[in-house]
Amino acid sequence: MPDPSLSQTRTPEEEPRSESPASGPGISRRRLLGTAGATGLVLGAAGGAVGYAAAPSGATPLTSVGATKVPFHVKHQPGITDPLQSCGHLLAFDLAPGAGRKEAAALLRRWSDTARRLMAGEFDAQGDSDVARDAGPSSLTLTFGFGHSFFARTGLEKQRPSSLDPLPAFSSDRLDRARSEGDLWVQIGADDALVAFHALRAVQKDAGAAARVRWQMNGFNRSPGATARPMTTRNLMGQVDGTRNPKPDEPDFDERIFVPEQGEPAWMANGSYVVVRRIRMLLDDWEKLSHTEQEGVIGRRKKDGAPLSGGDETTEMDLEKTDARGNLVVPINAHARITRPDQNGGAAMLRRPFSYHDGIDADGTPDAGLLFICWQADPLRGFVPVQRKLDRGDALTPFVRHEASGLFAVPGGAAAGEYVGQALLEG
Ligand SMILES: C=CC1=C(C)c2cc3[nH]c(cc4nc(cc5[nH]c(cc1n2)c(C)c5CCC(=O)O)C(CCC(=O)O)=C4C)c(C)c3C=C
Ligand SMILES: [Fe+2]
Repeated sequence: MPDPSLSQTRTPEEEPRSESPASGPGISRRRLLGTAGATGLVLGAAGGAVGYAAAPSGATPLTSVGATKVPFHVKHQPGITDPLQSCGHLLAFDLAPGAGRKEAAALLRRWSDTARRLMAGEFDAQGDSDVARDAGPSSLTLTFGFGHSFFARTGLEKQRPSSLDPLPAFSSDRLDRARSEGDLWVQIGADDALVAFHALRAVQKDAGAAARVRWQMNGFNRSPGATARPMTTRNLMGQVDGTRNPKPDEPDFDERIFVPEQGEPAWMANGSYVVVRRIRMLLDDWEKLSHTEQEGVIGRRKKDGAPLSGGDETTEMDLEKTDARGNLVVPINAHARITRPDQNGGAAMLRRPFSYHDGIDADGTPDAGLLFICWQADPLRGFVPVQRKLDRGDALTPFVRHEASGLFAVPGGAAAGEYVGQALLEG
């Protein structure tokens, strides 16, 4: 039976008509996709070789999202100060038994070459899986780091920075050791899920017999273009999250986030330390709070991220402001109050998280939250003092649970012709 919807007139907001032989003139692609099941049957019955989801023959050029490229050979590795991408994969690898420094060096060389190629949008026409073939690089970034255990496995203990010493235990930790730490860490980010997956497979294949995946976590952020204007992203609690991140144009940004050029150890010049925490959000409990209660937990308005003391998202928070009863407008234990650098001896970090959702547990609770990723020149002057403070009384703590943790040394960017970590592995 013919699909009755095909005879309807097109609305003005529909895409230009497709010239595809499958659809015939006058039938838009959106119309075809919107009536997918029935149309597919009709086309199939008519003996057409093309399925209902076939693309129109008039190729659509790459959008600015697809065409955006991030350079690989830069001073600081990509994926640290670049804008948040909509898809992320985090992987930790352990070196295989018997693999040491030589195998690790060869692996980092392979990974760096893959990262350079894929970030530039280059594909190996022969050996490629074609998963990302039609897409541009879509802001793909790959970032590589070394965990504490890497150095003993490769006989490089003397090169291990003290900043990689294990993080202290915190009271909200419920850590799954199997999903924590690791010899090597890879962060993949892209604004297209297929591009990100393609890079993930390449990284996994490059590992070959040298290293095995220890854990993998997948995350997401808002898609570029989803909001009417560029905005700070929201997390799964619905809060505007990222407002008060240090900005690259601030005079102390580099000092806070990166190991200096002349810093120690020398192989970490221009590098950074990343703390990765899988933080589950107890959403059923959180969503029982009223909007006003939720705002008190953070100290900022949900609607626009403005401080409860007034103004808009970027207005400085007035920590002293009181209401008619003399109560602080921004509660004393509000998360955005107690995490501030000026409340923590200057401790600062660059937060660059992904949200995650890994299904629903048997008891009906969502396995969802934040892949909290923060960057700093030294975790003892960034994450650690702030997390200690959160432990002592953060209004957000009852609604979150830290389920996995990792700390990795992320060297500076590779110069042209070199690979990430070369100064460590060949130094
Ligand atoms: C130890 C560091 C931090 C953890 C862990 C953490 C978890 C966490 N945070 C939110 C939501 C928000 N955080 C906000 C601000 C903020 N958070 C931290 C640190 C940690 N957060 C810092 C350093 C700051 C900035 C403080 C400042 O300089 O003012 C905000 C407010 C908006 C913003 O500035 O980004 C929100 C919202 C969640 C949901 C969470 C764990 C799941
Ligand atoms: Fe926070």
